Amino acid sequence: MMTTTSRPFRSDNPALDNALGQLAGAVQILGYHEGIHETLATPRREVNVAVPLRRDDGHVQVFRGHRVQHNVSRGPGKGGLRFHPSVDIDEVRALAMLMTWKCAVVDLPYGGAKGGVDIDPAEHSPAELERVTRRYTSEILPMIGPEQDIMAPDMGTGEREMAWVMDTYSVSMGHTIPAVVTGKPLAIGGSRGRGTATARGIFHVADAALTHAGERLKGSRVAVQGFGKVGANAAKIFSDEGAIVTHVSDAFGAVRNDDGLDVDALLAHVAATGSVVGFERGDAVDGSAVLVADVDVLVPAAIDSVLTVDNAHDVRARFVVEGANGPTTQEADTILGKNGVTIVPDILANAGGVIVSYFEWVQANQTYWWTDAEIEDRLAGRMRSAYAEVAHHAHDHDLTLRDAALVIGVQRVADAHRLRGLYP
Ligand SMILES: NC(=O)C1=CN([C@@H]2O[C@H](COP(=O)(O)OP(=O)(O)OC[C@H]3O[C@@H](n4cnc5c(N)ncnc54)[C@H](OP(=O)(O)O)[C@@H]3O)[C@@H](O)[C@H]2O)C=CC1
Ligand SMILES: O=C(O)CCC(=O)C(=O)O
Repeated sequence: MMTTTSRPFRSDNPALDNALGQLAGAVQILGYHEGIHETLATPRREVNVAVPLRRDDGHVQVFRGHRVQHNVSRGPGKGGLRFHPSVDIDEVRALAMLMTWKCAVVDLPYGGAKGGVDIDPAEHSPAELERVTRRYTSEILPMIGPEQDIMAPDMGTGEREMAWVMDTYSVSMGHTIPAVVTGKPLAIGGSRGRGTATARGIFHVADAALTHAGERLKGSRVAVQGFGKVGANAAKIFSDEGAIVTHVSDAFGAVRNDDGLDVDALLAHVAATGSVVGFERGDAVDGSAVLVADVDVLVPAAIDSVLTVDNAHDVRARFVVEGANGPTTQEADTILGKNGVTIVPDILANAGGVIVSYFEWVQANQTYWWTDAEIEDRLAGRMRSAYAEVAHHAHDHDLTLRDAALVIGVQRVADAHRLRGLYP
C-alpha cells in the first residue's frame, strides 16, 4: 500500500483538528493509502437543523442542531446528544469521529455518531428544554432508529432528555420503541448501571494502568476536572475505592483538600447549591489549578482541549485518565509523553458509558433485563480486556496508549470497509 506521509485534513476548529490529526497519525502508522484516509476522515451522513423554541414568556429563539453519523461500516451510528452553547457542526464531527474509534476499540457492533444543540441548559426551564428536545428529535427523525442511529446522554443532557427523545420517536412510529435511545430512566427500559458506567469504566482502566506500572490506586491522590455525570461519579467511585480525591472543579470554580475531600458531603453540597464552590470542608482554588495539581492521577471530565501547550509542562500527575472527549491537544499530548506521563486516552478510558449503552440496547432488543451484578461484571471484563489489548499493542509496537488504541480502532473500521468491498 502507498503510505500517506502528509496530514491533508485540517480544521480551524481545535476539537476537529485534533481528531483529524489523531486519525492522520494512525493512518500513517498503518500505512494506509489516501483513499482509505479520506474515507475515514469524511463523515458518512450529517444533518443541520434549526430548532425554534417558543420561550415561556412567548418570544421565539432559534437554536442550531446537528447530528453527524461519522461511520456506520460496523453497525448503526451510536453516540450522545450534547446541549452546550459552544456546540457547532465541527465539534459534533469531531465527537462523532471519536465515537467511531471508541466503539471499535472496545469491539461494539456500532459505528460512531454524535448530536448537539447550541443551547445552555442552565438558561432554560424544564418545559423549554422539553420543547427543544422534542423539536430537535422531530427534525432528525428520518436518520435515527434502533438499527440506524441510537442516541444517548452527553454534556447537558441526561435520562430525562432521553425519555423525551424516545417518546417523540415512538409517538411518530405508533408504538413504543425503547431501543432508539440508551441512557433512559429504568422505568421505561433503561439499564441498571448506565448512570455510573462511564465513571466505573474510568476507575477500571485507571486501576489497570496503575497496577501495570507497579503502583496501587488505593491511597493514590486524584484530581477531577468537572463534577457532572462523569466527574462526580468518578470522584465518588475513586474515593470509595480508597483513593484520596484532593481537587475537584466545575464551571464555577474548584475546591481542594490535601487530606482528601469528603465526596459524599460534597455531593450533598452540590445538590443543595448547584456548584462545588462554597464547600466548607475544602479550600477554594482556581479551576485551572486542578489540571496542574500535585497528584498521581488527573481525570479531566468536562470539556475538550483543556490540556494544551500552555499548561502541559506544569502537569504534575503521572497518569492522565481522559474522562472527557478530546481534553488533550496533540501538542500537549507530545509534551506529556516526553515528561513520562501515561495518558489513558478518551476512546478507551471513557468507553464504559457506551459499553453499558450497548448492554441497554441488547436488553431492550431482547426485552430481558440484567441484574446490577451482571452489568458490573460485564463492564469490568470489557474495560479491563480492552485496556490489556491496547497496552499489549502499545508495548509490542512501541506506541503510546493513545496511538495503540487509535490504531486498533481505525484498523477495525478500515477492515469493515475492506470486507464490505470498498477496496481489495
Ligand atoms: N455522560 C457520559 O456517559 C459520557 C460523557 N463523556 C464526556 O465526559 C465529559 C463530561 O460529560 P458529562 O459529565 O456527561 O457532562 P455533564 O453536563 O453532566 O457535566 C459536565 C461538567 O463539566 C463542568 N464544566 C463545564 N465547563 C467546565 C470548565 N470550563 N471547567 C471545569 N468544569 C467545567 C460542568 O460544570 P457545571 O455543572 O458548573 O456547569 C459539569 O460539572 C464530556 O466531555 C463528555 O463528552 C464521555 C463518555 C460518556
Ligand atoms: O452511551 C453512548 O451511546 C455514547 C456516550 C457518548 O456520547 C460518549 O461516549 O462520548
